[in-house]
Amino acid sequence: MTDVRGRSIFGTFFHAPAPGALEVLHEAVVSVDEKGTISRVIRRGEPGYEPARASADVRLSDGCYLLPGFVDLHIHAPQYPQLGQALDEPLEVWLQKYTFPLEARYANTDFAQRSYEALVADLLSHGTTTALYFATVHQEATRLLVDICLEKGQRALVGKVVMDDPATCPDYYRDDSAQAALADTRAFIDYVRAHPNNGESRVLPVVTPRFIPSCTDESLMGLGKIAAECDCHVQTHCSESDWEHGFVIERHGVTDAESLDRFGLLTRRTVLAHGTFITGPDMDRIAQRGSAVAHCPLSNVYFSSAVFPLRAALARGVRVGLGTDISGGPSASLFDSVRMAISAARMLEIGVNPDLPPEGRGRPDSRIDTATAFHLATAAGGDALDLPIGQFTAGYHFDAMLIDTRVPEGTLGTVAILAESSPEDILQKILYLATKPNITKVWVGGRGVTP
Ligand SMILES: Nc1nc2[nH]cnc2c(=O)[nH]1
Repeated sequence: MTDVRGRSIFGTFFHAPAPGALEVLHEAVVSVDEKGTISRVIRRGEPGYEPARASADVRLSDGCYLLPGFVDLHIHAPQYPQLGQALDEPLEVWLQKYTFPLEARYANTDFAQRSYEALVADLLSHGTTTALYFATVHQEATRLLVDICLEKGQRALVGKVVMDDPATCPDYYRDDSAQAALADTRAFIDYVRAHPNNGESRVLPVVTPRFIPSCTDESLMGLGKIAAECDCHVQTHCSESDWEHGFVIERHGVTDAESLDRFGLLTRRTVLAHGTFITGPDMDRIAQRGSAVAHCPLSNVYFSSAVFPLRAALARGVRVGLGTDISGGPSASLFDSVRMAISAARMLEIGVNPDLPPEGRGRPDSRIDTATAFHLATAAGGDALDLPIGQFTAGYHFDAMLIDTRVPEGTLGTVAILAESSPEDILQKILYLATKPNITKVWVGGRGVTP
């Protein structure tokens, strides 16, 4: 079952096409066409079910379930070597002390090759079938990341990072000038679109101003124009921390969201990382433009000093998905982001200071349920990127992971289902307990991408 293109699969599938709405496709048949797109989903009792079940090419074993592949909406590929370290400093110190020196090493393409190969393999084995990557300022290394995603079969959106402001970026790691950054961005877009192995557009280019503090107005303006001319995705950081949010207000007199909008950088294809401090009017503006927020609940613990008001953003119509924010978030697994998204929202609601009375301790109506967190990591990520991914629906790519809940006892990945459990309970157990050994197969566009 390495390649399921042109085949049909009988088994139980979980997906969450809308927030809070888990759908269990119990003993259903999903057919995949020759291009790796889902052509038909037949539920029990629907017309044609019996013959489809009887003739299915693949049957899942007991204890095995299919989930949509995860969509990581915010990840810094070059920071993988420092995953799980250097988290004791505030954002502005962490960037200068650890992160810029590490990213500067990607001038060396041998280092980039080793690091990016290990990262993409690790993400795929954790069930991440699509990733929206920040790379580095370097043209060559960023092209290598594209080559590696295509070679390994991961769906990816990749950006050459722009950081050209000499006032905030170190001499050893920044674009030579705004003009050079813009020319490099155009050259990179051309490279991705003309790549001989990218006929299916599995990898897309992304216009990537790192964040307003690292860019000159000239580069921001130019990138807005490129995004419009080339009809590209855009990614950047937005109102992540007190320092960053305040920096932009001081420099431009308005919030990140408003400033990005003025530069033409808030589009239907824009993903704003973090957004922890976005205001109500920012949320309305972001929703109106159709842009999305990549909620990074793990990283926000270390660098935001506040919890992103997820429920408020969803209620105002903002599209939100989940990001690991490697290495601000110390895990390559979106399972950990799902768990932290639930915990963070619960803590926002209940509050955290035991000296305060319970009724004044938190922010009401902030918690999310498991199904919503699952939705954020799958269908909502696809929606944020405007790509047909993240659900088992006809017309969507078959990007999926197989969860085997019965991996041998004694390994870390035991999702012990010891008592009678409903399918909904089983999904909860998978979301809370699954680790890498439980993810026994991963597909992108119907092609197996793990050994
Ligand atoms: N978390 C995070 N925030 C940023 N803001 C600008 N650059 C970064 C980065 O690399 N990580």
